[in-house]
Amino acid sequence: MTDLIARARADLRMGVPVVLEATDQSALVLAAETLSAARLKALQERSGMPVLVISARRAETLKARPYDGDVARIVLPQEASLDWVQGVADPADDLNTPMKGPLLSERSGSADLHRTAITLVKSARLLPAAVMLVSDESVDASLTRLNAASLSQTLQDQSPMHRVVSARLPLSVSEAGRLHIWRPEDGAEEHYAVEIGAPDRDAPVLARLHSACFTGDLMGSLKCDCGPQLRGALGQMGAEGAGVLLYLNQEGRGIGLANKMRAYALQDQGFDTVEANHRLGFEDDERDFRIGAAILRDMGFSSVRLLTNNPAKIEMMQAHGIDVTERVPLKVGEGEHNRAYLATKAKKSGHLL
Ligand SMILES: Nc1nc2c(ncn2[C@@H]2O[C@H](COP(=O)(O)OP(=O)(O)OP(=O)(O)O)[C@@H](O)[C@H]2O)c(=O)[nH]1
Ligand SMILES: [Zn+2]
Repeated sequence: MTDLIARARADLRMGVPVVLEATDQSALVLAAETLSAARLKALQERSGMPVLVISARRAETLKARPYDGDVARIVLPQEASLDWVQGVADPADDLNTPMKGPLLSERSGSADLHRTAITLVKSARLLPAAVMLVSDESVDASLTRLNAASLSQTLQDQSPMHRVVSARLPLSVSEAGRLHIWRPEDGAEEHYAVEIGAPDRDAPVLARLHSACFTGDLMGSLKCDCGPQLRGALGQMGAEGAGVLLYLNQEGRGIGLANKMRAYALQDQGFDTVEANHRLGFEDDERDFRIGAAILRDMGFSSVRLLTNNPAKIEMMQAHGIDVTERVPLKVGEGEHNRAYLATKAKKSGHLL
């Protein structure tokens, strides 16, 4: 199954349909973001009623009824154009074209296949929207086909990961640095750990779970506090002579860099960091913190002094078997451009000031 998931993600990112198979029917799935006019036309020429599946978050913005809990199946109007599909999927032009509807939501039948499709499209780091056609006809044998039930289970389970390599990495904060790399079996992003010194495995280790932020960590963006937090955490580990910094490739709180930039564009239209995620159809935070806990356990750590201002990280560590003996605050890098962002995180996401 994992090799098929990796292939399906690549197909969806290339605009190629994949097939989800259930016992008595199957569904053609195309990611809305990479759909082409030709593929849409070909789908409309088949028999059956195609739908555009979006998340309930996106449906809320569009005032469409989500009859299916966390997703909504929007009936594709006859002759719907590619612009129509992309206008529903992508909030970039919501303010210029506020009236997308009325959107009609399907309410009969099961949305299980649709829900699985949205999870798959999200895991490909695309906008959470897919054009789908459920039918009992057979489809093109050359497409990637996945059993929907096992796909749904595999996407929920945490993929096993393996440490592939470790090497010495002298750093400006400490010459006693090592970098370790983990690779998940499902072909998703690799994750890294920087180990400083030789931390005692039987005592709480000074630890940071840092989520990738290309803009803040590398470019010196002033819109967030990630760069100063990264350097502050490493600095403290260097000063204490021991620590472990996990660098988790969960860019944009797990939505990927392209979607994070879509969120930034919405922030320029006046929405805050949480509202922007919701308008795109994502939850505020799409990260999987089980990954961090698994890496710490694999390194032999069971308790941490966690450098964070995010109480959810503490809860998630405790829930996944890592004892947090102390929260070490990490308040650095506040400035004019990120003040509102940090205030929103404190107000809406419970961050500690
Ligand atoms: N979606 C989205 N992600 C953002 C935005 N600004 C920053 N990020 C991402 O948010 C993540 C920040 O992660 P962390 O530094 O671990 O932050 P945190 O959950 O606030 O917790 P602590 O820093 O530990 O207090 C990174 O993946 C950034 O890329 C934004 O406006 N929208
Ligand atoms: Zn950042």
